[in-house]
Amino acid sequence: MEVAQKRVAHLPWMRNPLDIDQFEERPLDRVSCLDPRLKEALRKMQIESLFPVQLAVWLETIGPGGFERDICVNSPTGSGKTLAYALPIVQSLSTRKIRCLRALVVLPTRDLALQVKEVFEAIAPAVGLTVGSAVGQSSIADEISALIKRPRSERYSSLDPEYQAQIEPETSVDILVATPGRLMDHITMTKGFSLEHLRFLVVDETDRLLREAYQSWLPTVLQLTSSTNQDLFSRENSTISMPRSLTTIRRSGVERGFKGRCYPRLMKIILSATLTQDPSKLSQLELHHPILLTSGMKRYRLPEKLQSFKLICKSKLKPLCLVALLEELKGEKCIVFTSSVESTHRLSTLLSFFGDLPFQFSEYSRLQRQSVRSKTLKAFREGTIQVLIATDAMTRGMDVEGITNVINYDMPSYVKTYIHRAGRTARAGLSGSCFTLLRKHEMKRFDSMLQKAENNTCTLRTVPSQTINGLLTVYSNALEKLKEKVESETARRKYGGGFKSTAKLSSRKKVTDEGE
Ligand SMILES: Nc1ncnc2c1ncn2[C@@H]1O[C@H](COP(=O)(O)OP(=O)(O)OP(=O)(O)O)[C@@H](O)[C@H]1O
Repeated sequence: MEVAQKRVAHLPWMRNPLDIDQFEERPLDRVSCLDPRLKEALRKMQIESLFPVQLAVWLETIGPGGFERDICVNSPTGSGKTLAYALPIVQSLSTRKIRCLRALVVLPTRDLALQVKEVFEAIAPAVGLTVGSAVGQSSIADEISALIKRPRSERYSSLDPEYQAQIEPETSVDILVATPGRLMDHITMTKGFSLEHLRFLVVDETDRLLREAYQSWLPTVLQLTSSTNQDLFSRENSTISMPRSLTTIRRSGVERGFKGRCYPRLMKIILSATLTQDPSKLSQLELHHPILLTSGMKRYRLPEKLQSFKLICKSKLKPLCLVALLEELKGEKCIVFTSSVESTHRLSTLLSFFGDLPFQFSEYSRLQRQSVRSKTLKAFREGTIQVLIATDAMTRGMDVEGITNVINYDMPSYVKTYIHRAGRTARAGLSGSCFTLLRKHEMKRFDSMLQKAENNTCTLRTVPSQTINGLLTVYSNALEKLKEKVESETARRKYGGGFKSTAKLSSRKKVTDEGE
């Protein structure tokens, strides 16, 4: 039996983490200090108890930990990380009297941000809080009118009307869920958008968000929320060029001092199923006495009830192996991951020429417009589409009820990608299967990649050769039609068609499509 090796983290505070596994699921009635209104809201969501990661974070925030330290969570996909931060934030803000932006949650993609917003929306109104989003789903003007309001005039009725006219608009939501790009748009351009009162910053899918600068959103947010004179001084000498309009000084009243400091500290929660341990990346977050909450001895862990399978097939026969496997899965909800937007488009186009397949499928990648993607995702959630052919845009965080299978049509290049892809199934303690189609030469690399994760057993699986043989004629016709289609898309592009085709993308480098 393999003994799990504990990899020593570089950062001292990461070497003695709090083990999430020591906690057990706890019924809501036994969760100390939980606001009864939130308990009721959770029950409406069919939630009767807190998962271990949720209880662990609760104890470090609302419980004895009292939000004294910044929190870093590394726990498996589907373990309930969203509610782990949403619940303590909402409970902490529930006593606030004045509406202003106090919690900011940043996520790498729009669909993910909207999903997280839904979780907040299910609990925050119960304690009178409002939730907004800055994700670019609607026009910037619509977003501004949903986020920014003029203060109610009766609050200032005793003031001179001339002075009243000068009162700045202010943020009208307590909690904002945002993608970095749109967040920066509001920070730089939206009058009245202020982070002055921010108390909580959540960086979900941290390793993904730290991988790119995204217009320097993180240093900008940290500077705008820093509170000491020292910070103001260093802002002047900063290498980040701040827009002239960004002169907000964090000057909110004393809410909760920290070790003698009169300004409220910005509390940070960072999370991922594959949290980075890279000191240079983590240092960007300027964490305050961080505590690491993690499950398992290895850095990466697959969900307990996930079964992994590998299918060995020749390159040429991969589409047939896929169809045979999908036929065996009999219309169960399934995501098929490819390595790029081009492969996703090509594979779904090819399958569309197979004729009558016993499942409905659709393409999902950033090759499509957001409106098309949202429609596809809705159909997939509702079950009118059972198979989604997707890029890694679907890899992180997406939570779709009833996905029982994930298929890696193209082997992922990194164990992190495997973890996130496989994690679209076997969520919230349910079972699920992850199949990976491999060519012979990929087997060794795949096996050693899986060794990096706990619960990594992978069983060899086959599909009946008579199914494959029975599909050969249809396949060769479909390949012919695919060729014609690619040619026509190339021509359309050449003569100015607006459609983003595979042909257009083929002239560029391969687009792997993770994050926006
Ligand atoms: N206490 C709970 N009881 C029952 N279901 C829960 C509970 N908490 C969360 N869930 C459900 O578990 C699923 C996974 O939760 P969530 O999306 O927060 O996982 P995650 O850890 O963020 O996963 P990922 O790493 O993939 O983003 C969701 O469908 C959510 O509704």
